[in-house]
Amino acid sequence: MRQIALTATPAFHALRTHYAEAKDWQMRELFAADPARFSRFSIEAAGLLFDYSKNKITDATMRLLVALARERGVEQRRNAMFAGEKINATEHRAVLHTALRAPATGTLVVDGQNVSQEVHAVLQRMRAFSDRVRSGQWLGSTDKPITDIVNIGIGGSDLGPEMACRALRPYVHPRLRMHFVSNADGHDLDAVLHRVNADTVLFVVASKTFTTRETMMNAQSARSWFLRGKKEADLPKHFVAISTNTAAVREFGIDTDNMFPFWDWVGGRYSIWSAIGLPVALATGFDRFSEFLAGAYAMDRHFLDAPLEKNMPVIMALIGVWNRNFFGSTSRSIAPYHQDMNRLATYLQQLEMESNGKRVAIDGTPLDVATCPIIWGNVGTNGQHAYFQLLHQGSDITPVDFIASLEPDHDFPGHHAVLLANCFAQAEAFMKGKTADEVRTEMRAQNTPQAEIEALLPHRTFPGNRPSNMIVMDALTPATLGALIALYEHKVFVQGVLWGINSFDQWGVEFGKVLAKSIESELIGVPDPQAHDSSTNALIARARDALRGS
Ligand SMILES: O=P(O)(O)OC[C@H]1O[C@H](O)[C@H](O)[C@@H](O)[C@@H]1O
Repeated sequence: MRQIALTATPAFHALRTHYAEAKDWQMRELFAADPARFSRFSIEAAGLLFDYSKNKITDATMRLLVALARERGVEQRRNAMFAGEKINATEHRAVLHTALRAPATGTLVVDGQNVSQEVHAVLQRMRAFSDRVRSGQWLGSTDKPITDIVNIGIGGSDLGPEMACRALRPYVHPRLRMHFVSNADGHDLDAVLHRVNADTVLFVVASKTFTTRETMMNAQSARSWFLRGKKEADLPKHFVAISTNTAAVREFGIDTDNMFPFWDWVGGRYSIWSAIGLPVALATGFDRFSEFLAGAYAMDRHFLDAPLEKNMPVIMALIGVWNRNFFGSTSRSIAPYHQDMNRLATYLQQLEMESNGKRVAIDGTPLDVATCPIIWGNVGTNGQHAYFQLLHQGSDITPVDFIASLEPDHDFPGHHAVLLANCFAQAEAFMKGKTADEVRTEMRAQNTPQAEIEALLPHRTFPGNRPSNMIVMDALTPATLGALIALYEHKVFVQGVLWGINSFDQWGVEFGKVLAKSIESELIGVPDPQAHDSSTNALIARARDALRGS
C-alpha cells in the first residue's frame, strides 16, 4: 500500500512555514521571555525527567510537531506494534520486544502462540539457572563454582548485555567476572581466554540465528580451547546457548536443555529483554533483571497511555525530527555523565542507526527527507576534553543528549558535584554561548591589552543557540536503566513512523557479509580476479602472501 510521503503532509508544510520564522530564534531570548520555559518543556515519567527546553521550540512548534505525529498515525502504529501485528513488513514479522517486559497476567497470541506464557516460561528458566550459578550450586567439571562468564555474540547479542552489565556494575556478584567476545578478530577471544580458567568458566553463546560467522567461529574456537584439557562430557557444565534456532544449537553440540530460547518477533537490537539478557541476570541477579524489565514496562505504559503532547518518547522523536529535517543536523551526540554508562553510545548506535538508517519508505518508494542522523558519543566528561571543542565552536551544529544521575553509587567526596556541574554547565553553554561583549568584559577584568582582546575576540566567542536534551534520573538503577533504554527504543519507533520507514529490518548488513564469504574462499583457496576491481584484487593478493607466510 502506497503511503503519503512525510513532506506531502499538511503538518509538514505548516512546519516548513513555521521554520522560516524559527530559524532565527535565539534560545537565550526564548528563556528570557518565559520564566516557565523549563516546566513547559519537560516531562517526568518512569523515573526519568526529560528536559527539552534547550531546543529552538515554542508552544506553536510543539503544537505543529504533535499534529505531524497525529497525521502520520503514530498512535495507530504504536497500538499495532503492541498488539503483535506484523509491522515488520519486509520480513513478515511482528515486533514484540514490549511483550518481553509485560507482566505475566496478559495474553497475547501471535501465529497461534501464547506469547506471554512462553516469555514467562523462559524467564522462569533464566531465574532458576542464574540463581544456581550465582549461589555456587552450578558446578564446573571439577566441582568448582563459576567465576567467569564469557558471552560470545555480536551486534544485538553483545551490545545490550555488555552495556547493561557495565551500567549495573555495582550490582554485579562479587565472585563473577563478566567478559564479552564479539569480534571475528582472534585477538578478542585470545585476550579473554588468557584471563579465565577452564574449570570455572561459563561460555554463553548468544546468537539469534546461530549462523552469524563471527559468533560461530568464536564459539568453535572457545570449544576447542576448552577441550584441550577437558572431555566432551564436560561441555554441558561450561557451555550454554541463547538462540531462536534449536536445530543449529544442537548441531553445534550444546545440550538443548542448556539452551534459552527466544523468538523471531524479537529483533536483535531489541533483544536485551529476552534470554539475550541472561548475562545481566547472571551478573546482577534475576530480581535486578526483573526490575530492569519493570523499568522498561513503566516506560511502555507511559508511551501507551500519555497524550502525545506529554509523551516522552513521542516528544523526543519530534524534537529529533525538528533538528534533523528542519535545522539540518546530521549527527547526534550521546553524553552520559556516568562512567558506568560508557557503552551506552555504542549500544544506541545499533539501536538507532540499524533501525532507521534507511533511504526508502516501507512501501519501497525513495524518501525525500533525511532519516537517522549519525549517533556517536562517549561519557560526557571525557568527551569534554576531546571533541566538545567542535560541539561548541565547530561549523556543524550537533544536538546533544545529556544523561545524568543525581545520586552516586560511591562515597568519594566532591566528585559528584563536579560531575553534575560539568554536565549542566555544558548544556547551558551550548544554549547561551558567549557574546563578543561578554568576552570583552571578561578579558578587560583580566587586564588583557585592548589589541589582544580584539585579536582574540573571534576565537573566544561562542555562537551558542545549540540544542540539547537533558535526561535526569535520581540514580542509575536496573529500573531507570530499563526505562532509559525503552525511551530510546520508542523514540526510534516514532521516528521510523514519522519518516515512513520500516525500523525493524536490516538488509544493509547482508551485502558485505556475502562479499566477505566469497573473498574468504579466495584468500584460502583459488583467487578469482574477474570478480573484483583492481584494488580488491591487489589487496587479496597481498593478504594471500601474508597468510601463506604465517
Ligand atoms: O544474534 P545474531 O543472529 O548472531 O545476530 C547478530 C547481529 O547480526 C547482524 O549483523 C544484524 O545486523 C544484527 O541486527 C544482529 O544483532
